[in-house]
Amino acid sequence: MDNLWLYVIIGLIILVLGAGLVYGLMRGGGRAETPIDEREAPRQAPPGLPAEDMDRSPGQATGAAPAPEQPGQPSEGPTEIGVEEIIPAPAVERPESARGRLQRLRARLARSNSAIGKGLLALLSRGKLDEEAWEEVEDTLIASDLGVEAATQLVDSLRTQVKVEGATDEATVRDWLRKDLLELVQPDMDRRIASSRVGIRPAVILVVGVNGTGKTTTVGKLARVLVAEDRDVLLGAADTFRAAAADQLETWGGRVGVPTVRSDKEGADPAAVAFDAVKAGIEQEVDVVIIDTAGRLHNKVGLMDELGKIKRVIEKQSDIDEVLLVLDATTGQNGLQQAKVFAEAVDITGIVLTKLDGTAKGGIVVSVQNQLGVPVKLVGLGEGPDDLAPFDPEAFVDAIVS
Ligand SMILES: Nc1nc2c(ncn2[C@@H]2O[C@H](COP(=O)(O)OP(=O)(O)OP(=O)(O)O)[C@@H](O)[C@H]2O)c(=O)[nH]1
Repeated sequence: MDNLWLYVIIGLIILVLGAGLVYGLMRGGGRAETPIDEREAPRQAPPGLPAEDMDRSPGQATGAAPAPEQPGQPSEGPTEIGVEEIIPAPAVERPESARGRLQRLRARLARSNSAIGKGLLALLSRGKLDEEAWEEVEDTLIASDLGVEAATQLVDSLRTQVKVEGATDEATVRDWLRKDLLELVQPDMDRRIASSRVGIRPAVILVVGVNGTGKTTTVGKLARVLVAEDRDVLLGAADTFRAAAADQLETWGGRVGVPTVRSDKEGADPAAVAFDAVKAGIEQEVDVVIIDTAGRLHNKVGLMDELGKIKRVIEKQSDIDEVLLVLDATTGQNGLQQAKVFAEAVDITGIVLTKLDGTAKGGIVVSVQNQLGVPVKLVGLGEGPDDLAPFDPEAFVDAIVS
């Protein structure tokens, strides 16, 4: 009997719950915004970084740059269907114009050149210059990586002027020094970077150099320089040796809306990536393709082979218009030796001297140009994204002597 009552009570409870459920469904019928919102969400997915990114407009970035917060988004939550899920394209930065960058970075340059600048001026304007003093002047110049030949040339010229004019006041000496240094830096060299379309194809820039000199960073910074000059740029991550290099490059490009062609396979054939990048550049009608390479090769033969192959494979589709050698200014004469090996493997058309902010040996500009016979076209003066400047001989010399 007890069991019978129990069954009756359970039955009644089920009946009451069922009725409540039916009533609730009838009241809520036809108003299902929240579930629709949830279904809409996948269609509003953020722009990702897949290969089809290559077709995107310049306003959309490839890279890993994080999506910024939505401006003006009401904090109290969604009011319309789908609004909450719309994720804006990552903000594209407007890089600083290349013009006048060296002026902005002048203080860093002056620091790096204090050995030649302040040291030398102090020596020269100390009045009577005897043989010992001139030797000291020459030593100061050599210590600044100017190179023995250039240092001797400069000292000879200054000695002659002091002898002829007989004056050694600071302003006069400063003028002489400025003039002689400028001559050594060879202001007439063509320092333009090939970055305009050649007929129906983009300009192709290959960036080479020993690992750690700042190649990847330089490619990223150069992309910014060119974007600031309204060039349509595409990057090729042919440094397949270091897995993070392609990510690093993609992030640099993404910040300024520049796409990166890369391989997802670590250790992929760099020549194949370079080929794909140039192909994409031609198809997308960009102005310039910049290709980053690895420099981690242990011997000259290996280096020649790899760079030679990259060059040959690119040339199946396009000439290479610019080969930039990235050189770390802090490595001084050692770096120069390495640079010569690269110059034998490929025809270098320009030098990028990085980390000039971290050395007191600015004279390397002169010696690298003299020894490789190609101009320094860009200088790196810090780790900031816009700390790469077109090399301007006048501004460089002014920073030394003033
Ligand atoms: N202070 C200073 N640091 C720089 C400059 N250029 C590059 N660097 C730094 O140098 C380091 C190496 O730069 P990367 O671009 O990774 O060098 P990499 O040659 O591509 O190296 P691998 O990919 O290993 O071949 C980074 O920490 C950069 O921020 C510069 O002009 N000044």
